[in-house]
Amino acid sequence: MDKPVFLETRSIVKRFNEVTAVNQVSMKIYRGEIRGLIGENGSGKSTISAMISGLLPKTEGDMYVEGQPYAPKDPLNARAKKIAMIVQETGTIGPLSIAENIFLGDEGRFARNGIIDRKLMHQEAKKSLALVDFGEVDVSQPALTLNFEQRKLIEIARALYYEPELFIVDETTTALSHDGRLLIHRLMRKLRDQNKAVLFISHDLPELMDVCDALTVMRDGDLITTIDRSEFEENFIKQSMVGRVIEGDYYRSDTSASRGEQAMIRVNGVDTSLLRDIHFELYQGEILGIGGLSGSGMHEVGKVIFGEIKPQRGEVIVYGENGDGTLLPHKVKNVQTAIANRVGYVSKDRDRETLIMEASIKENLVLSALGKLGKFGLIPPGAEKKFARRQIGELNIKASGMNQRVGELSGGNKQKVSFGKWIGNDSKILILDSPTRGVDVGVKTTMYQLLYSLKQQGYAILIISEELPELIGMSDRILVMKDGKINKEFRRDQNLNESMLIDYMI
Ligand SMILES: Nc1ncnc2c1ncn2[C@@H]1O[C@H](COP(=O)(O)OP(=O)(O)OP(=O)(O)O)[C@@H](O)[C@H]1O
Repeated sequence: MDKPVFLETRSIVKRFNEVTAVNQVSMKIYRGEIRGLIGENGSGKSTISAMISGLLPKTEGDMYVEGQPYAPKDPLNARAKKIAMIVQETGTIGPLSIAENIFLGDEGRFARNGIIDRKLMHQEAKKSLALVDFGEVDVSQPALTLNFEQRKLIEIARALYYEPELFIVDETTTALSHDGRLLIHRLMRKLRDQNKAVLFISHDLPELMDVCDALTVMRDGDLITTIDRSEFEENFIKQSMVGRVIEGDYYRSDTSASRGEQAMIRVNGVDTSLLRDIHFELYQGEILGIGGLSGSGMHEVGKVIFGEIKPQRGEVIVYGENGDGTLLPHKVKNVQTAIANRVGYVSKDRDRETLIMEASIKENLVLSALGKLGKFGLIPPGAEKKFARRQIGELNIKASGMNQRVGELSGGNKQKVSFGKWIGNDSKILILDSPTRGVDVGVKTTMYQLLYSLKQQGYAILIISEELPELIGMSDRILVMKDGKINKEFRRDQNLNESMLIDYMI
């Protein structure tokens, strides 16, 4: 390749105590290319990018930017070398204003005689938001008033404002709606065409193959190979990732809808600030999918069922088991009533809502299963460990052990913990918002198989997802939402395809 090298790593290593997350990786990232980075959960992708972007110090090895030694102490240092990264989890600080978030750590640029010129800061914030087509917004309002996707856009705007020469996108597109993804693709291509370098981490192989000029494959901390666009071949890339041939079907293979007679959830005429007159039932043994664009309200539906958002009108009824095995209706008043009636909820924003980062994998897994493990308030010794060990094995959670802090896990492995937390306890109703976000192909297959077997055991499962193939592949019925309402209902046996759904989303 005759393009100039922008960044080079030579035998770079990162160890966390006994775990070698990145092992002797030497790679070159060129100007004028979008380089993809792919590998199973925990293969070291985020760790490499964290070293390049100054978030983590390296253990061994060297890095060079345009041939000069490069050892960033922190992200501001990396930014001074024109390297910026946007990460998988949200990197905005809720109580700070949008403008303050954009210029975090660099407010000094607006200081006039020791006082921050807010007007100028707000003007520049608007300029930066225009780079990501944000639309009209009051930049003095706190970031916590924004939704997940908008907060992601703030981070992207922040990175682009400083005109990076190397732009690193770590597993961000899976958190975005269809439009948000296309926007990032456009931004990456624009930077590439301006002869800048882009490093793009994703689990979405078709997306990587579409956008990238070359793909570097990681496995267990090792760089396995770098494949040029002209040699992209899906099966070969998958094989290099997992080190074996991947076979078998991804989704369930039956084409007819099925479910039990008993409704487990009834949503009766719910209105919230976003939702309008939502009515539906979720039945025993049913997988119900909800799809829509961001802003359609689909994520809010999950929160209402789980009791996190109180409807302004209408109610959610859940059928919880009475001591003798019969089912009785209960109104969901808050999260406690939802959990007491065996509703489990995997949130899209797992760091904020689902997991305790400071607690261990075992503690997180066991938390919602305490009722199941304990008898008369006592938990037999060993039961917690046994339970945690089983979940870790079943979901193939990559960690140094069950006592490792969840905050230290790779993104996909965090998602496995939040999934494992609910399926392992007695929840018979699962509300899963974007359940496979950031999860690699191997685990996706396991999760889909698991969901299908839970359905067959009579679990009632609601999947809220931006991924249409996932909805079509797994659901008995699909509700398509638009502007806070249910716009259309489809059944599995209607021979569904993506464009049929999209027609009712836009
Ligand atoms: N702060 C930390 N302390 C201990 N171990 C860590 C820490 N950060 C990462 N690891 C470990 O390093 C390994 C590589 O993690 P990394 O986040 O780089 O993986 P990844 O390829 O980005 O995964 P994913 O696709 O799930 O995001 C994992 O085994 C992870 O548990």
